Amino acid sequence: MNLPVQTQGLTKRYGGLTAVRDLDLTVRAGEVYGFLGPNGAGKTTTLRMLLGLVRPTSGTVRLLDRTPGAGRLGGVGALIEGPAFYPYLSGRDNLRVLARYAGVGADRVALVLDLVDLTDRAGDRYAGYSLGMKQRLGVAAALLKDPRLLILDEPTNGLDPAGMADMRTLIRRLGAGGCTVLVSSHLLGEVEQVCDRVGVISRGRLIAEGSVAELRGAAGLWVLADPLDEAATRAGELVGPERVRVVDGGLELAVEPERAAWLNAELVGAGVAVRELRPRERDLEQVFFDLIEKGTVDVA
Ligand SMILES: Nc1ncnc2c1ncn2[C@@H]1O[C@H](COP(=O)(O)OP(=O)(O)OP(=O)(O)O)[C@@H](O)[C@H]1O
Repeated sequence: MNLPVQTQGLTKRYGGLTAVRDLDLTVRAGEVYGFLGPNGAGKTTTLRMLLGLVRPTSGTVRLLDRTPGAGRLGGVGALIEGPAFYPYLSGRDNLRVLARYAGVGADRVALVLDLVDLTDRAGDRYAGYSLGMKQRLGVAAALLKDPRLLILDEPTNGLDPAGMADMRTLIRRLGAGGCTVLVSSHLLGEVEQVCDRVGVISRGRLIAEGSVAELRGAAGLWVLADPLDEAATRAGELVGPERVRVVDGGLELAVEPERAAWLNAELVGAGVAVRELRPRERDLEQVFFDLIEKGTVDVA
């Protein structure tokens, strides 16, 4: 079984609003998959359909090779809404209660507390936990049944930078441990550091999917030179006009950064004054923004 999550044509309509439209999503075994999109894009609705909490209007879901439904989520752990814990019980006792309900041995409690780095504070009352600790306890609860697939909906929402970093570390650790993780976020910077692949959803549609490097697209060179039109013409002759774009008063060249010294020498030799020439990495936030605004990614 190589695809722990597989949807086909998954669609959810609420009256006249299509929250999720014709979504084909695949998550591969052992990967950390980032499900990315702005608020209201349809992430939570999708995750709820995966878990059988919301009935799709049309389309199909396969989760660990089964159709989700009541009592059919063995092997899956999820943190969708903020988990409900007893405020006056300790983190450990909260997990003990859940473990008993789930028919899980008490030994798992210590293990999952350790996994989420809460052992030191496990005896403290839940009410006194920081938001980050509460989220990590939520992940611990989702891990109680030793799932093969973990689904986390915006686990870093509302966390401070330290809390976000802790959550990233945790997700990375879980992924490295062989668990398949599907994690949603509206922050590209959050998922790019932990995810093997990313799917971008906008207005209910999956508009891009791939590794972060694929989404970012090819690297290139950025050149500031005078006169600019002369520089553009000469650069076009050197590398091909289709690889040259005039943007914001400079040139974007879709060529390998290793050609910088050669290009510089050629441009200067042609009488062009080169003020700046540096490798250009596409700004991921800009890629994300372009994707969401235009529904396309312009890969150089
Ligand atoms: N039960 C519901 N009834 C009607 N509309 C809903 C319902 N649940 C979600 N929606 C709408 O569906 C769209 C997608 O919402 P969803 O919560 O899935 O997005 P999201 O990407 O998870 O965003 P957020 O990060 O803000 O939760 C939104 O326009 C939302 O208002």
